[in-house]
Amino acid sequence: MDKNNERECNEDLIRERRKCNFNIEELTNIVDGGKARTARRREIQRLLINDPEFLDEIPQDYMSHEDRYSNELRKSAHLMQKLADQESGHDIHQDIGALTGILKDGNPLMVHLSMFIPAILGQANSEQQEKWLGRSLRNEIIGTYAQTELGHGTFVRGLETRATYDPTVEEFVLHTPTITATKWWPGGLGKTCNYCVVMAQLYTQGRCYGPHPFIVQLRDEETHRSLPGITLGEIGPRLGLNSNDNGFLKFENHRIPRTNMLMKHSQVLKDGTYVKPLHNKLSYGTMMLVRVGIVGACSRSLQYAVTIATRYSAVRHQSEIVPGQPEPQILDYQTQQYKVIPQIASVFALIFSARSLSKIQSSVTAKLKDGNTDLLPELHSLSSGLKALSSSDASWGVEVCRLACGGHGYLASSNLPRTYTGTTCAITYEGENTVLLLQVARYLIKSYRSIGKETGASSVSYLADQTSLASSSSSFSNKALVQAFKLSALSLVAEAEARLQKLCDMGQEFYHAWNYCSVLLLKCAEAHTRYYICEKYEQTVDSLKASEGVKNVLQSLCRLYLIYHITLTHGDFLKCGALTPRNIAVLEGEMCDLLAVLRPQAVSIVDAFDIPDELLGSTLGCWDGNVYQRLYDEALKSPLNKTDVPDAYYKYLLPLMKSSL
Ligand SMILES: CC/C=C\C/C=C\C/C=C\CCCC(=O)SCCNC(=O)CCNC(=O)[C@H](O)C(C)(C)COP(=O)(O)OP(=O)(O)OC[C@H]1O[C@@H](n2cnc3c(N)ncnc32)[C@H](O)[C@@H]1OP(=O)(O)O
Ligand SMILES: Cc1cc2nc3c(=O)[nH]c(=O)nc-3n(C[C@H](O)[C@H](O)[C@H](O)COP(=O)(O)OP(=O)(O)OC[C@H]3O[C@@H](n4cnc5c(N)ncnc54)[C@H](O)[C@@H]3O)c2cc1C
Repeated sequence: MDKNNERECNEDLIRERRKCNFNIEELTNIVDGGKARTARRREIQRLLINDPEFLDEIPQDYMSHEDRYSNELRKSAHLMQKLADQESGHDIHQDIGALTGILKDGNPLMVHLSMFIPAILGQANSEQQEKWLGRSLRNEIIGTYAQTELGHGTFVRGLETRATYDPTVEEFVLHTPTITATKWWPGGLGKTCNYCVVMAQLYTQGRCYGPHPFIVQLRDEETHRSLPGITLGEIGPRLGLNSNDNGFLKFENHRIPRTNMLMKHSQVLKDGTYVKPLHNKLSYGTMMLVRVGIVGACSRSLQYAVTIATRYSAVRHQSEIVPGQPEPQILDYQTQQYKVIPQIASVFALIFSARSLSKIQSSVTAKLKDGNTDLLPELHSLSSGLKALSSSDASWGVEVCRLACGGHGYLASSNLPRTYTGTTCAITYEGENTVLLLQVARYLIKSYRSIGKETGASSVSYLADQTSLASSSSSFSNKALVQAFKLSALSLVAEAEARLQKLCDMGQEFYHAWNYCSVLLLKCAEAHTRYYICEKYEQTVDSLKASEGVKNVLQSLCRLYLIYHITLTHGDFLKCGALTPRNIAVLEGEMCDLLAVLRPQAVSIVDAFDIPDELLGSTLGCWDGNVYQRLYDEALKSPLNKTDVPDAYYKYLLPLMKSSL
């Protein structure tokens, strides 16, 4: 699509684009993280879009379960080959975001890239990396991360798969003792992988040392047949991601060499002596790494959905605002703006907090290299909280975008259903959100109770700021609104801590008191993480060196985000005195003004996300807005339309219709 050729474009979209009052390319650079990154992303995307190998012969929705897998594996393999091509010079691990949309519904090699290779990098010592890293980077071996079992996903300490050390032959014996110990879910495990990292309970010298990572060959490297002592398969259709082969795995006293235990952090010596790690949760490092990546991935899903919903809302006309007048664009309805525009604001909130989290992760990783684990709890808390809020915000945001597109949003060809199923899974995987938020709450209560002790953890330093509990600001600057979020979080933590303490004082064990307060604790964790996101949003926009137009747009979006979230949880702000009922009413009014201010820029802002039509894959969201023809053309691809009268008519309907004669 030639974006300069207005003749091919829907007239409403032409008019919307003419209203743009900021530099779109500049905003695109901010979304990408700089000009160079924009150029690189575009280059990769061009490389993919222009390659006919990535086209599907028929839409995936009409393929069988087997064909979907096979077709996606074909494209995934081609993608890996293409990006490994020395001439292109692209490092897939750096540019994973640029690939969004090229593979449609669960890439069978995704966990190889996002967890198996990172597990080797983060958990294997240098000799082990020498042995497996190069081979996995060159895709000579394909792996997954097999942790979850039928009986346990959340409670990692409850895993049942055993790795028992036998010092006589220097081997571990891997065994699945019960049906509930069967590994269940790992992406690519069913049919694709020939290796995996298995999390199993380590037994040596008669003692269990808890879950540890082991690298295990699953299939013969020549024949791809599963090895003796190993049972493998695929777990069947899911809500989404159905071109992946999520799998199951059982071990029958399967032996692996001692050196297959990933030994960067803890070791088992030849005689079976266990050497413990610097911090006993270092073996959970792969999960933490992926949680950080999920925040960015969620922002990309939301960019897709909101691009579709915004462009469609500009093209779609329905009903009337002024009786008797032509039907308006649905984007002119305030209720429609309230659906779509806060989701645009949310994209930037997620982008900026993902960047801030990545920076913290890099500095914690650097410290870990020097043996310093002090900031690991802070990173665990932040990555858990942001993974949870980004996945739930993005899932809800995508669903709102689908609803905003009415009936057509329910069609597969809108690409909203698949965007939704591909996003909501992140609420569950890599740590179910409620569980992760309770980890954040645990950290908050602990930090609150250790006020006065220097921990170096900056995200919770505000908990010591008791004076702010009393101060209610009457100012409405963005900074003042962020302060209100802080007050609300602090007050919830103080309330939860007091409630916990009261129950304990009444004689309850701490863990029962914890469970009894957990709805409130969840709110604390959400409020704390929301405060973090709001603070990063405000600081990033405030310090941004940008043209006036771009800065204005981002300031309005930031303000909308702050007010939107205050109105969603206004009870918490009222309860702690951070805002009065009158303040809330004023802010609600201002939110509507902001929707009106941002409305004329909405199409241009989503244009700045710069998602090529070929990757957006949506009849409703294309650049040119030619929605109705595309919907019609896609419908014609239905196999039912190959004949006027389907066979099923003769088999079932005709006998029914004639049976009463
Ligand atoms: C680039 C990638 C981009 C996108 C990715 C896209 C696609 C990827 C596709 C699919 C991926 C899906 C893969 C998976 O789902 S893999 C399986 C993931 N499973 C989980 O996440 C399980 C969740 N459960 C846990 O993590 C843990 O069980 C737990 C809930 C954290 C509890 O652990 P437990 O050992 O029982 O600990 P506690 O007793 O609760 O706490 C003790 C103590 O330890 C602290 N802690 C816990 N975890 C960590 C950690 N990781 N780091 C540092 N500290 C940790 C905890 O806070 C507590 O501290 P105290 O000081 O309070 O004692
Ligand atoms: C698409 C997809 C891909 C996946 N890929 C992989 C993979 O590659 N590798 C892998 O190992 N796993 C994978 N998983 C598994 C995933 O990590 C687990 O499903 C996830 O960790 C949740 O665990 P669970 O299924 O046991 O849920 P459960 O823990 O049984 O959760 C069920 C309910 O119990 C609640 N609950 C559980 N514990 C607590 C608690 N302590 N406090 C309060 N409430 C609690 C939860 O909040 C939830 O409401 C994948 C899952 C999905 C959906």
